[in-house]
Amino acid sequence: MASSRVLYVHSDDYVRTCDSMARLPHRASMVHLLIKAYGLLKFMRVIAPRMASHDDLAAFHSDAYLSHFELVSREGEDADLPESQQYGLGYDCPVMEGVFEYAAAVAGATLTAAEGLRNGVCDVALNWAGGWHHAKKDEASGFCYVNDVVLGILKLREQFQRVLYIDFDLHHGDGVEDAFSFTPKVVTLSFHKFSPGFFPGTGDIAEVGLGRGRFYSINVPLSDGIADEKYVDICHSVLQAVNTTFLPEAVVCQFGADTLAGDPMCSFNLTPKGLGQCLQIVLGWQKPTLLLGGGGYHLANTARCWTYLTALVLDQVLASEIPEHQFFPEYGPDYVLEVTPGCRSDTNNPAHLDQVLAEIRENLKHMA
Ligand SMILES: CC1(C)CN(C2CCCC2)C(=O)N1c1ccccc1/C=C/C(=O)NO
Ligand SMILES: [Zn+2]
Repeated sequence: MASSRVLYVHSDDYVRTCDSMARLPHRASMVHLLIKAYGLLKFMRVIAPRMASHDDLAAFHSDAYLSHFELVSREGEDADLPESQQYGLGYDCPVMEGVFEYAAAVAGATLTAAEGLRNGVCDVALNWAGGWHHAKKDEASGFCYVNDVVLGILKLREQFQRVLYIDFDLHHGDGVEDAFSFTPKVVTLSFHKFSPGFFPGTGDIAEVGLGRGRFYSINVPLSDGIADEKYVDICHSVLQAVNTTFLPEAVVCQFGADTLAGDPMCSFNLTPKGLGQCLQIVLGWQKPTLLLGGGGYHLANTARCWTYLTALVLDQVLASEIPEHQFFPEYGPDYVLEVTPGCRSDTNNPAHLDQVLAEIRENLKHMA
């Protein structure tokens, strides 16, 4: 990738705001400082994010939700206000003081990245602190308060007729799928763990979209233990089929890293190399591409993964040795960039994966 054509959305304020999210202590700093320590910033156009305005957020979210969310965030009120519950606030989506400003900062960063692509300023735009794919129009969900992914796609749709969304997170990208389930202008494609009782519970292969959007939602349900080879294989098959059928003009990828070996979700057994092969397929299409983060709860592995993917975009090869920097101690005991796959068995049987692929190919025939 011609380096100046890569936009990296960052400011120290933005990282500090993202770091403040207690559930992911310092993850934003760890990601940025590892990218910086590997000397990758000089290959990118670094741009400070703008804050999303109320109107920006209202492009997707309801006024009722936004004003309630802003109120409880300002008051720092514990969210057992009766209406908080109906808006998904509390429990999985705790209301820390200033959480609204955090959500507006992340949404603004994803919009800043999307605007760079929409205006032709860059070919690839990165916001690793974005990717909060569960948030609904009027409800927070799964630790996602504002759906920055939907806002980014809507921004790209101002310029591009057809946008392909690809969700590589362990969890089904339900909020994004819901937002675009009735339209053929956006294909949502999600690879995720689908298992009884596993959050959010949606994303079965039979979910294909509704009305004029029927067959434009694609779900690839997977089981525990899948490793790079099988994952890349099914991704490659589905991605190529979707690209040649839908012919997207722009692509948005959510690279939630909770699929990695060593993640506390303890579900898939991927490594950054496997996700990198999936990214290479998308980059090979040479279409305006927005890359976002998402889940990822082994903080050092998440930083390793998104740094590795950033280097892939820049055609830079990284040394295995983690460079000295503030968070170096977090990368023990090996202090290397590579993530070693675990030895858990793969519960995905090949015949079932072939069946999943066959059904998706069949559905694609109905895509006009
Ligand atoms: C609260 C966090 C987000 C963290 N977490 C674990 C990770 C390791 C220790 C806690 C969860 O299971 N979470 C959730 C709780 C309820 C509903 C959803 C999620 C995660 C969603 C997700 O990752 N989407 O892509
Ligand atoms: Zn996730």
